[in-house]
Amino acid sequence: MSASLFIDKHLDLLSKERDAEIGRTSLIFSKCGPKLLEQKGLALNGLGVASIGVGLGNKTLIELERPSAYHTVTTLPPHTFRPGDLASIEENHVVPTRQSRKSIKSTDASGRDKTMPTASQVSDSRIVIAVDPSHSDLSDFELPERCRVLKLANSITYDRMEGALRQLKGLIGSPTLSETGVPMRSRLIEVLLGLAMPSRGPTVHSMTFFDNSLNDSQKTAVMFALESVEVACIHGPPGTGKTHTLIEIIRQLTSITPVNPTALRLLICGASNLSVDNILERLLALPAPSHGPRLRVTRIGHPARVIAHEGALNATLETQADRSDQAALVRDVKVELETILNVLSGKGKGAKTPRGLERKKMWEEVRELRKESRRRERGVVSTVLQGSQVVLSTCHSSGGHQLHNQEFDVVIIDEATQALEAVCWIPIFKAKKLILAGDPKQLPPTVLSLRGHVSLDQYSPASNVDVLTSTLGNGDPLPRPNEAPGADDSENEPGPGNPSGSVIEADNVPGARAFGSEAAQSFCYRGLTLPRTLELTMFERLEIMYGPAIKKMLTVQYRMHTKIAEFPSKTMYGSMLTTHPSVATHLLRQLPNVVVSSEEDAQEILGTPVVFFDTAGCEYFERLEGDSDEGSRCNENEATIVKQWVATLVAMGVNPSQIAIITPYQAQVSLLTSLLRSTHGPELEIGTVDGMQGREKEAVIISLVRSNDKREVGFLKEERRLNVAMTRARRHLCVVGDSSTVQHGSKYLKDWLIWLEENADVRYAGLD
Ligand SMILES: Nc1ncnc2c1ncn2[C@@H]1O[C@H](COP(=O)(O)OP(=O)(O)OP(=O)(O)O)[C@@H](O)[C@H]1O
Repeated sequence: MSASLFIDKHLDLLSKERDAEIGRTSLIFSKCGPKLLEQKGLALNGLGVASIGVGLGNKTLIELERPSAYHTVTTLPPHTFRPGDLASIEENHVVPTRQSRKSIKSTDASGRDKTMPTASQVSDSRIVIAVDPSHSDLSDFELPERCRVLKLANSITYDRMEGALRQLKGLIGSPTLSETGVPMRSRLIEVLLGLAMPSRGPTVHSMTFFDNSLNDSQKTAVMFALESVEVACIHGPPGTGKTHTLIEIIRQLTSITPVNPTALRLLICGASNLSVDNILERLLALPAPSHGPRLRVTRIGHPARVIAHEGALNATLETQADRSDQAALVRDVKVELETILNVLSGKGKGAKTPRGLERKKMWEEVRELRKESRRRERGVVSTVLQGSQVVLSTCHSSGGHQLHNQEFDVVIIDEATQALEAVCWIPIFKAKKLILAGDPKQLPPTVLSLRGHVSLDQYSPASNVDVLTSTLGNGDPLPRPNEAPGADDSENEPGPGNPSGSVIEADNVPGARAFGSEAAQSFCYRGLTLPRTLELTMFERLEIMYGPAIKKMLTVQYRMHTKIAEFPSKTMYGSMLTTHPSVATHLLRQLPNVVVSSEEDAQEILGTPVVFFDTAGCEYFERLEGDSDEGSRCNENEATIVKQWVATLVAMGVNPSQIAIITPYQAQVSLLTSLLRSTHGPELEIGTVDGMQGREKEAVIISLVRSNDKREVGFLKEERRLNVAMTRARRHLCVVGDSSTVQHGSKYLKDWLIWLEENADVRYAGLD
């Protein structure tokens, strides 16, 4: 059966991805000693326990610091720990021994331990590690005087994704109706797997919008989302107000109106905490309704991961639970628990660490108190959640225990084109209707296993750094399948913008003949797509499966000068993307902070939307950092041109915070940072494309780096990556690159260079 074939294929790809992640982590750990790991930001050595507390979910919170007895500087060295990262605590031997005396660790090689310690709070000088009370190592632990914390591969996400797919498989394998005639799986699930056709409710001919400033394409998308019974996709190209539109959809669905007779309960998810918080902030900023209560909103997720905005923090489940009437009862138990735990770990006031029978008795007491605390806490959490009409969380966190058994009418997934399909299934089980928002023409989710089998030989020390940095969100992107040597682009494109799937023909799909109700006429069923890689997102797959009728595209962009938007609109959005008049002609010269010293400067620099420094013929060749082909690349001469252009803009009053430099290569980021940071400070943003998705700047400079005799362009070929890079600029886009190399990369690159030659202010790139 094709649906189960589809799930099996997904499970297989997911298991390869898990292996790639675990392989990479263990590779790094096997190759590096503690000192090197600390230098790489993956370990914090020489820590001592500052205190022990109890947090939400009864987790034991171990607060670690750099004791002044061992360190002259007590602030933590630069590291990559973020709240939510998995960690292990182990003894820090001054002289390395074969094995630590005791460690509380997250996972073994199979990565299946479900009670993993996580970093829960990170500040300049302290890190708090949360350990689940059921963690086996915690039942009677003695924390060593000097510890180290190691960052580990996260396998909870994989467990949840696999769990969701297995649940799905179980539902597909069971009969449609139970013995008592109750449907075993929702219509939504059937539609998503091509077992039933999507349907539409009554056509919405007119309606009242909360936000009257919505443009026509946004209004159409809102109506479409309301009409769709099971699933609707909202395609939001850069700067088209995707979030704006989602907010209106949320307001409509949660209110009683002529087109929405019942106020619905919503689960709002995003691929990242950032996207969830973006929606949360905008919901909290809405004016109070003229009648009726304010929308009750709860954010699931650790407060440390939620943006530090007071309103947002107040919306977290933790804060709300803490402020509820029942919270005092939980607190009493926790205080008692903390006191005993501190005594047990030798941190208790004055008292000696108990031993023997006394110690055993105290642990029994801890167990009882934990049980009691858990019971009371569950009550508080469930009261808060039952009272929330809108719950927000990442897709991954929606699979946590807090939302266990919680049901919703609609789940909305923002940034759905950056989320693996499997992670989307985690919240989907909780709702009857799904709204996906995203842009399949921007970066897909990062998939490690595309690199193939992970082996020790494959990674040189230099490439370790790159691979590592890419996970940390600031490294070179990994090659996509159609960038592999000899990859055939046409073979990788079975559907609209999709590089990674093959379609199971409709005729082969059991049940396909049953399709075709009148309501579904506008959908054409094209078969279920079998993914070749995990890059194929659910959004794209649905578009391939049901055709364009499954989505509505937002077509007016509010970011870029018309000239900047012209090429992306033509090549990526079928010339459908238009520019709102409010930004169509905006230029740097109109910024209040710029200084127009001469009309010539104003015209040539501040009045030019697109500049192209072509280095063809200058012999500004790229350089490979590291000693293998896996290394990252940089281009020193290009970096000098970028430096000069930034200096020119800043001299004219453009603020460094209004400028971003984007380059596909991490080595170029490092080079540019070393050249520019000291002069322009941290406000000048310098990064890879991945870090800039979803963001914008008044002026953007793109350094293409590639310049070589072999005309190799590497992952510059990836259209979606370039599309993101060139659509970040509001008023000014400057491209620095070697046309003689870059134009040979792909048709898209060639077209872009032709477009730049014809439309940009092309400048001589030679340096004096
Ligand atoms: N109907 C509208 N009228 C005026 N401004 C709008 C409208 N819709 C969106 N905007 C503006 O466009 C900008 C982008 O909007 P928003 O952040 O909602 O877009 P997005 O599509 O989520 O962004 P991204 O490109 O980062 O995904 C914002 O400054 C927003 O105020």
